[in-house]
Amino acid sequence: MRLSIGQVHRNVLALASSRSCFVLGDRLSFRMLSQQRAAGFHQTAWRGSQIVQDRGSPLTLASLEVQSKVEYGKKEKIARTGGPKPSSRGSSLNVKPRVSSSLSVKPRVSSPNVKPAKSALPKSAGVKKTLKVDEALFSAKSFEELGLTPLLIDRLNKEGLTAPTEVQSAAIPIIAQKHDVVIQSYTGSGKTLAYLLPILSEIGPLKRPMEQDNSEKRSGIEAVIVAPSRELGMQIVREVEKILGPNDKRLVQQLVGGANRSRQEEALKKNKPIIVVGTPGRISEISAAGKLQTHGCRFLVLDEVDQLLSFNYREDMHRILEHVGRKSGTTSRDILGPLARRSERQTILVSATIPFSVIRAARSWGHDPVLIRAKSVVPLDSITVPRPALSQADANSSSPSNSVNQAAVGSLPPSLEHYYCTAKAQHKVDTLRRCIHALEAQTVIAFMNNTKPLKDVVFKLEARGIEATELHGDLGKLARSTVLKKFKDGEFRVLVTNELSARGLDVPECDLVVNLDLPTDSTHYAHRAGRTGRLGRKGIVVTICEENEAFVVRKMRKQLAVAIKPCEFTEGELVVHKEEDVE
Ligand SMILES: Nc1ncnc2c1ncn2[C@@H]1O[C@H](COP(=O)(O)OP(=O)(O)OP(=O)(O)O)[C@@H](O)[C@H]1O
Repeated sequence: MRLSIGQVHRNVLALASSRSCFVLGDRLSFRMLSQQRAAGFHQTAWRGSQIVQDRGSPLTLASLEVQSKVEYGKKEKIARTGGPKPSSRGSSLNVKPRVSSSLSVKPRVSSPNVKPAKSALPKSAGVKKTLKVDEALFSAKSFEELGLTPLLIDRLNKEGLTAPTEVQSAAIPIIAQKHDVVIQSYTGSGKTLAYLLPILSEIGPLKRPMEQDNSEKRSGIEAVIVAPSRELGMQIVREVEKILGPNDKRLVQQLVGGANRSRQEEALKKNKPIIVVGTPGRISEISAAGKLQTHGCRFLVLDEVDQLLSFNYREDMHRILEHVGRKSGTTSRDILGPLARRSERQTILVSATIPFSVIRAARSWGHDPVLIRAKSVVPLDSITVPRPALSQADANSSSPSNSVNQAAVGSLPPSLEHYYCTAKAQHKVDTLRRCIHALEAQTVIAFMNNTKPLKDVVFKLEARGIEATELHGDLGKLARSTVLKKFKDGEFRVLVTNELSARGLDVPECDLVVNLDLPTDSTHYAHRAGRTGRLGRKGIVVTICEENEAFVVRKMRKQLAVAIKPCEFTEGELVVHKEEDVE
């Protein structure tokens, strides 16, 4: 049954906001639920202005030169026709938490220690200036209102995308104003299109007429998008191809590791792409070989920036940051008008988790960089960022691990539910099986820390009648994409994987994430957990740990400021415990 958002609202709203919605799970189709959830997610975008800690003299978006762009998009109002495309694969989680009989516990037990997340900003990052955000920015109901071109909007509509998410509403006008930006918004909130759409408004066949007039003056690569893994890189390529459409998809070229390098170089020569998307190693390799000219590049995007700036990628990222867009590639200010105030690349840094180190880096590379979150826009200069720890005394407040943990606050979608249960190492797979059955999960991603044990878990699940497959970096390129495709197509119920799949991977149908090994820290927890509950959908995260590890989960719970409730799976049901009974 297909219902319009309006119908769903009238018929389901009351149910969906209550627990009874879950009990009715088998009667309400997943499509209805996901539409309603997604509609709710979109609607929150239109709630009006946000004031970020009103402590000083107000700044408005106009002072960030955004106003003109908002007005550009205001010309005609077009009613929203729907939310995101519903999941093609039906699934519904059967969450009927039973309360352990010895305790008088309400189904939704929230720990007294756990406070709801207030802000995605690191806790100690004080905001000195107030930034009053223009109401119009967040009341955009359609892509038209954000000033995207009719050609681009047409392509979006063809792909079933009719309304921007919150973070897209915030980011598109600001990027169009040529600000360097850091985009921080929770997993699955649509950050990819938040940066792709303003870029495609300025380069390629869907760009603004004003940009079309000057197109002969530019040639070569105009945007470089860097992602930490091959899978994420390919996912972004497919997103760009989808928007460009079949006739122009050659204008984006993947430069990911593991693929044939000489073929990539040939494609660069033959297809003359305007956008390249790749992993740091491969991009810098081809660039060092003189086969990738990016000096005139206008956009540099670092997707999952906190990972890209980690030690592992240091040298490759250094080369990319030094070479991409370091010569004037833009048309002169006189021709493009006031918007064309830059002569160097525009840098866009993106992640659900932004530690202080990224804010520091953005300040040193950027021109008046701005932090964009779903409901606020803050000049980076106004954020107090602690200096890196120089002494033991400093370390308590600004150690790297502290910064990493603070980065994870607010990185999780509010639609997620989190649980943990304890099991001996040898019983974890059996607990996983019981968990899948109790929740009636259809599309499950199970995370482990190492590669070796993945196969064993797959084998044990298969032996218990659950179709499972493994995904890790040791598999060949072809095997990796085949596994992922089959999992997305529903051929396997469980994907057993390691950290490789923790970031960026978008499997909208995923309704359950299970940690079979504890994630390293709360940032890793957040990215793993974010593989479910995408775009306002419902999702459950279960951490199965050993008894003596439970304190780590409770610590992460505090750092993330989300309720991770103790539970067990018995007699085919999820039984939620009250915290005091397990401590
Ligand atoms: N405006 C929109 N309408 C409908 N669907 C959308 C819209 N924007 C994005 N999506 C879809 O939402 C899903 C999540 O988007 P995306 O992968 O960009 O999230 P993200 O914020 O980058 O997540 P992560 O932090 O995990 O990388 C994708 O399937 C994407 O196609």
